[in-house]
This record gives sequence, C-alpha cells and structure tokens, in this order.
Amino acid sequence: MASSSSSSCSVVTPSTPLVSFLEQLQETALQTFGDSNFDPKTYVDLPLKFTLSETHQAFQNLPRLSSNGTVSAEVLKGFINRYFKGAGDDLVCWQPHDFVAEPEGFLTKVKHPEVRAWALKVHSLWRNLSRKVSREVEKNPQLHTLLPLPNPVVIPGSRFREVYYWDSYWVIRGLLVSKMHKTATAIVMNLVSLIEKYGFVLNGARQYYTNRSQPPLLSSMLYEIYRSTGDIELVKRCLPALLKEHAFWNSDIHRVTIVDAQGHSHNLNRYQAMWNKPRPESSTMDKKSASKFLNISEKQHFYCDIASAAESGWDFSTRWMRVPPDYSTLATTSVIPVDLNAYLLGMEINIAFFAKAIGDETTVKHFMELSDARKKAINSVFWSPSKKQWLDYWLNSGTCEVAHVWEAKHQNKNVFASNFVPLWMEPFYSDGSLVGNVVHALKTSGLIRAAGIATSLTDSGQQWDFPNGWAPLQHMLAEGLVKSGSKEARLLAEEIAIKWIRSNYVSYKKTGVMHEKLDVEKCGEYGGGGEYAPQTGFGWSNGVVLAFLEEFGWPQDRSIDC
Ligand SMILES: OC[C@H]1O[C@H](O[C@H]2O[C@H](CO)[C@@H](O)[C@H](O)[C@H]2O)[C@H](O)[C@@H](O)[C@@H]1O
Repeated sequence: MASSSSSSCSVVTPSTPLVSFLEQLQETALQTFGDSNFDPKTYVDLPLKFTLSETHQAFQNLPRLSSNGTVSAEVLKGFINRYFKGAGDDLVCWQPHDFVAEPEGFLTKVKHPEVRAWALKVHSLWRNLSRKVSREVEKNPQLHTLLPLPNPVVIPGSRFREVYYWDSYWVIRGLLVSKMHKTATAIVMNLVSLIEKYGFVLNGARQYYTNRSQPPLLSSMLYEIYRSTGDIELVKRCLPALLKEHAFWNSDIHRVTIVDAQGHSHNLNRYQAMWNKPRPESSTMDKKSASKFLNISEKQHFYCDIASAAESGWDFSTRWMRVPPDYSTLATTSVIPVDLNAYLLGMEINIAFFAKAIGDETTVKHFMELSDARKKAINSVFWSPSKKQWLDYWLNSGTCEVAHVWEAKHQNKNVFASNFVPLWMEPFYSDGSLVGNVVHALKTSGLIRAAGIATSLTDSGQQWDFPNGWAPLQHMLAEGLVKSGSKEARLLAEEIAIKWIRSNYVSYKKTGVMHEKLDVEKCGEYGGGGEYAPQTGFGWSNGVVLAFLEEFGWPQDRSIDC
C-alpha cells in the first residue's frame, strides 16, 4: 500500500547541483565502505576544495573495479582526501564573549555541591558547542552545503554540526540561565535572516534543508529573551519576520479545513515538506525504504511523507504511521498534529503580545482573532472528553476534499507525549478545571516512567517512540504544569524534573558526555533506535537541565543518584 495523503505534495523546492553530486558520492561510499558505521550525512556535509565541475570530472574518472563497477576503498579514500575538506571544517570554533565560568546569580537554588559542580560543567559546554560559519563559506558558497549566517551559532553536537530550528529554543532557555543574552539574541537573528532569505526558518542551516521547516518556536524564543532583557528594539526588528513566518505556516500546503460535528469550519495546520525525493542527508536509506513502491507517484508521496516527518521534529515515530509500526505506511501529511497547532496558537498569542508592546493595534486585533479561532479549533477537533487529552487527527486517505468532515473515529487514540503539549499554552494552562483533568490523564497515561516521560507507548525501534525520552518533551509538559499554578500539577512537574535531572546526571557521570535522548525505563541510560547512532553534546539536553535546575533547584540533602 502506498502512503497516501489528501495532499498532492506537488510543491517541490529545486535541489542544487552540489547536493545532487554529494548524494552520488554518498551512494558510492555506501557501496565501497559498506553499511557498518556508515553515516550518509557525512558525505553531504563535505566542503569542496575545488570547483564542482573539477571535482565531478575527477569523480567520473575514478578507476572502477572490473568485477562490479564500484570504486576500491583505497581509491575512494584518496579521492575524498584530495578533493574535500572534512565535514564540519567550514565551521570554526568560537568563544562566546558573554560566557563567564560562573555567572553572577547562577542557579542560586542549587545547594547540593555535586549537582552545582555538574551544572557548571553543563554551563561550560556552551563553549564546546559554539561555532562561527567560516569566511570561506561566504566567499565561495558554491563549495559548501553549509549556509552562511550573520552571527555565531550554537549547534546540537556530534553529527548535528549546523544550527537546527526547534533545538534552538531549548538552547536559548539554557543560555538565558547561563546569562548569555547576547548569544541567545544572535541565534534569534540568524533564524530571522533565514526567514528574510527563504520565507521561513529552515529545518537547519544547510542547502539540503531548504525544502522544509521544523516546529515553529521562533516567537517563543523571542518572547523568552524579551522577558529577560526587555529589548523592545529586538522585538521591532523581528516582528516583520514573524508575520512572514506565520504566513508560511498558513499557506495552502500546510493549511487544512475541518468541518466539525456542529457544522463549523476550522482552519488547522499540518506538516508538509516541499520535497518528493529521498532526503539528501539520508538518501541511501530513503531509497531502500521506498524500494517496495514500484509506482513513481507512490514513491514521491512516500518521500514527501518522510521529509514531512523530519519537518515535525519527530523523525520517526508511529505517530505518522497508518499501520504502526510499519514504516512503509508513513503518512505524515495526512495527520493534523496536536503539537504543531499548539505551537501556532503560541505564535499567534506572541505576535499579538509583541504588536501590543510596540503599539500596533491592528495587528493585535487580527492576531487575537486568529488565536481565538485556533483555540476553538483545537477544542473541537483534537480534544477527547473521554481521554481528557488532545488527540492527533487523521485525514481520510487518497481524497482531494477541500474541507474534511470531522469524525470521532479519525482521532488517533494512541497515547503520545504530544497529546499534552497544549497545556504549555496560556489558554489551556490557565483553565483550572481543565488542568485537573489533564493532570489526571497524564498521571494515568502510562507515559510517566522511572526516568522521565516516554515519547509514546509503542516500542517500534524508531527514536521518537518508547522507551526514548526527549528533553524538549519533558520541558514543555513540566513547564505547562508549573504555569497552571495548580499545586498538584507543580508536584507532578517537579517529579518529572527530578527524574530527568538524575538520569542526565548519572549518564553524564558514566560516559562523560550529555546525550541527545535518554531511555526513560532505565535511569542513567541513554536512548537508541532510529536511523543514526545516538549523538552527544547536546544542545537541548543541556538547556533543559539548566532550565529545570533554575525552576526547581536541588537541595543539599536530596540524593542525585538513580
Ligand atoms: O539525519 C536525520 C535527521 O536528523 C535530524 O533530526 C534529529 O535531530 C535534530 C537535531 O537535534 C532534531 O531537531 C530532530 O528532532 C531529530 O529527530 C534532522 O532534523 C532531520 O531533518 C534529519 O532528516
């Protein structure tokens, strides 16, 4: 069965000759080196030393083995050394000017000496993760898939050697705890520069990420910085870009109309990449996964659904599969996701807030109306009165309906941490009776495990599923609970934060590094699954540990061990 969706996936961003060539190199490298320890992303990150045509010519002239037409390992290694710099060599290490080893007023509520020493270590990791795009990229952009950016960046770490959109939100939350307001502001300005150039914030700052975005949290980054600096000039500078980003997310490809049980129409949004080919950074894998589809349009749909899952940040998860855990039934563009619509509600509320701050009443009125409408849509389409949480909504497959008629059976009854993300948004966390119900639903959901909140209840082998726990999910849910002002909700948030901090601490002590994701079944163990080896560094994990320690502190007499 082809992955089908109600969308045509017909909007496609053109690829560049450089990316297409590097994909060819990636394919050859897989044939030559084999798939053990093979990371396809390495090859599309290689900066060229000479022009593309010289490099291409030399590649075509490589001697092939007469037995099977491939290139020998020795020849290919020699070619790569001669014609390419190393992956990541086009970023230079950078020492942020606003970093100090122990900032004044840093984590005053952390009294436990070991935890405090570790928190200072985590704080110091900003120096390891800070980079500047090298001048070379600006001078010769045609030799690099890395995109030039005006300011220094903070990267997630390891294979993620460029800036990422939604990761940046939790990096900024950590930087604010570290009193690094300038670095935080520089990150926002980089993302604004991407909107000015491409019309939206890219998944990451690479040529091969220009076909999709990621969960839209730029307005929330700006909101947090403004709350801590009061920098109104920054707000004025960023607001036009936010309006442009809002238009991007509400354009035809992302917008879906649902007619609810009472006959009211609601506009909601979905993820949809502007792409119908293998993702260049994982091209060899995507081609293999799509090989079961014989028909070209089925393949194109499948590729679009893969790239759209990457746009969701949840790449990959049973959330996007019509028949979980069968990866070939991925149909991301047929899902209206709860979390995306919660983020867009946040964006609309934030834009109204910024417009108010600068005295633009017309924009305030327009965005208040939009946020009211979205709140109603979230209640009508996603809310489940019996499960007391918000459920993703499946669109009918293979239809071209302009408006979809809501049916209860299309709500995805499976439990995901994303079902609770609306609680992170003011209209929901400030509703006292709703909060009580949602807290009860979360407590009994099965998601809260020994070492944090699980992503889902399905162990599919995909990284955005059980038993993995991800820093952003712990943070959004815990912060929503705290903001509700309910005592019971705060206690639950604190329980989640304590488990998460302990597990991060113990895994750090065992391995000497911070991890991208953790196994919530086993305190102190990092996570796994998915298409690449577990990564370390790690931007959002560091940010969430610092944000949790700032909110909850750590008393001297509380054990930090698992
Ligand atoms: O190379 C495979 C995929 O990797 C990225 O996704 C994962 O890492 C990101 C950076 O930490 C994170 O934002 C995302 O949530 C992770 O799933 C990348 O974003 C994908 O586009 C890419 O295909």
